[in-house]
Amino acid sequence: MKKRIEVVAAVIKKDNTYFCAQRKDQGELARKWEFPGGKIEKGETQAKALKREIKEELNTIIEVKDFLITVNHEYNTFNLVMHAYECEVIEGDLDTTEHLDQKWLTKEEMAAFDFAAADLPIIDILN
Ligand SMILES: Nc1nc2c([nH]c(=O)n2[C@H]2C[C@H](O)[C@@H](COP(=O)(O)OP(=O)(O)OP(=O)(O)O)O2)c(=O)[nH]1
Repeated sequence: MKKRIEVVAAVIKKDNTYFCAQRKDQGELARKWEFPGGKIEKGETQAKALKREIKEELNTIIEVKDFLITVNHEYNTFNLVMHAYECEVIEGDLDTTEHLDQKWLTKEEMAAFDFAAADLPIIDILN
């Protein structure tokens, strides 16, 4: 049985662009682009986990707004369950320390970036 990982991801919009980040060069998803977030810890709600991850990774306080989608994706080394939420920056500049790169991208521009496979259904529903 593959390991099951449950994560939350923040879709942060500015004008018609979304905040996207590139993962570090390690693991099955090395260098892939994603929406920032991370694993839910025991006893945490999805919203609490997302606020904590964005504070830790991007030194920014967010408000978690509308639920967007839950994606189930089977990677080679694990099964992923990912819950995506629309989020708003309350305070901070989204300075990433945990990523190789970060960009504000329109939905159309995302097609030219190598996103994690599980993110494609999220990108699909952006408007
Ligand atoms: N945060 C986030 N993770 C994603 C996305 N798409 C996707 O497949 N993932 C996967 C990558 C990771 O395996 C997992 C998120 O875990 P993570 O970023 O907290 O942790 P990690 O694997 O770097 O591990 P660790 O730091 O806890 O050791 O979900 C996405 O858009 N955002």
